[in-house]
Amino acid sequence: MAINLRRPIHKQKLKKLVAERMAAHCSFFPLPSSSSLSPSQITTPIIPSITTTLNSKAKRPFSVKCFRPPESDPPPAVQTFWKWLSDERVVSAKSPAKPGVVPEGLGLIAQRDIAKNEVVLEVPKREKLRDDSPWKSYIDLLPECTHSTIFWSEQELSELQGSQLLRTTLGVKELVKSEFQKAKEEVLIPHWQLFPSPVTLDDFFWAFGMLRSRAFTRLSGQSLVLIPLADLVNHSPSITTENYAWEIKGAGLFSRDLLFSLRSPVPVKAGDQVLMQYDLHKSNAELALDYGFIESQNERNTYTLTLEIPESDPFFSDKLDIAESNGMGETAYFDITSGQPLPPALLPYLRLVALGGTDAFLLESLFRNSIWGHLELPVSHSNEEHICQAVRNACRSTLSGYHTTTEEDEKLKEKGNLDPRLEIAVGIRLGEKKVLQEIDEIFRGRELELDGFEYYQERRLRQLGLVGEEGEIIFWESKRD
Ligand SMILES: C[S@@+](CC[C@H](N)C(=O)[O-])C[C@H]1O[C@@H](n2cnc3c(N)ncnc32)[C@H](O)[C@@H]1O
Repeated sequence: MAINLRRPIHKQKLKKLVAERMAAHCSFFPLPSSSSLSPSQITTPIIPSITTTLNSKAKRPFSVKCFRPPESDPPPAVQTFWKWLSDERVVSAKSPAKPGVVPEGLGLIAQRDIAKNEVVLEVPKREKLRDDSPWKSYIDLLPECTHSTIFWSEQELSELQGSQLLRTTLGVKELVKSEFQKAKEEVLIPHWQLFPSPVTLDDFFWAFGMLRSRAFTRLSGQSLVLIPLADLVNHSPSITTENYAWEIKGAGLFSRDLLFSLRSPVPVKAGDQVLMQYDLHKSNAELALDYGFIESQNERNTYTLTLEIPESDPFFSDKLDIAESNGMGETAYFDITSGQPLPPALLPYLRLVALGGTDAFLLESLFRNSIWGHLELPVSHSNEEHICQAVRNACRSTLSGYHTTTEEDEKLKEKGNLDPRLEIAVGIRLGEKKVLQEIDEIFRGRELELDGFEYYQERRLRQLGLVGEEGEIIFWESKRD
């Protein structure tokens, strides 16, 4: 059995990942895992609206780069945006929070003390962009990029050499490129008169990056919505409440209008920033890809093991049938998190993939209803040894693909003062290597226990009462006098 942890992520998985990323902003409304929106389904209503204004990007009066330097007065673009929000009656002078420059770029600053659960802002919900609507003030305020790995240069990406995040990033970039090609053929070229100046691949990447880092999803029937002002709220690792702090609600008893309402999950002092938890369940790789930052918490470090039943396996169709009857398929993905137990289906799936030789009788249809139960426990010494070796070889070979050692990364981290993207790369490298070392350690432990496990044959004999106290096989009952 060969496990190749470095192979590119499966296209279907990648498509799903991109769709989910596109739809799963700050995961304020995370999609159910069964959701399978395709990127084109999601982008269609949004991209054309944005691309019409994209062309003004080059002329942004307030050149924001990725992060704005702190300034005492809000920059003119922020003031224009605030005035626009007031003119549009989105906010009033009494609004408890106002946009301002913060270390994360722009953020929401409390104008007075805010109590826990107090509404911070309410934005009228707009069904569609009005043609005459001055959205330019909003577009002007958006950063030119984030530190998401999709915006990294080749040199910056080389710091991720050997990592799973590098492969995912390259896969996502390929998919965005092909979506752009489709948008060009199906929208941009046939409707060229709607686009006063050319929309480039860079513009498309920018729009993709903005959506994935700031669009809200699953707002009463809408798949993806950008909500100006609300999308200025930054993430805090120390807020760990899982309660959603936002909702769509009616504007009042006698009003048919809807409001997007954001509550502060914690009390905030006047002058401090209003922050929230984007998603407790995202891994560091997902945070880096979606938003361009990572956290130091160990639980954010994950590695996805991809296992596959090879088509060349002589028992391919039986194994596939068994996998499918248990909710899995030819390929299975297991997210392994640092410090957490292995996902429960990992060992049975590994044993299934490795099943062969004298254990192959378990694949017979007679066992079809009970096979998964058998796979949840060690099947045979050789099967268990095989999976331990395969996983350990895969871990070791993957670990050798990084261009730095754990010690070198630790040193860099300790030294501090790193460029933000290098800091992300070092954190990701370290996190992935840590998980791989932990997986290797778990299977090393299992290898040492191989002689102590009870395997299928012994279990069966025991269940049939054919094993004595000392573990000896009883061939016949001794005659009692
Ligand atoms: C929803 S927007 C928040 C507003 C954003 N700061 C701005 O200037 O427009 C999400 C983006 O803010 C930045 N951000 C939010 N929380 C952050 C944090 N804790 N650390 C670093 N960057 C953060 C990231 O660039 C992220 O992609």
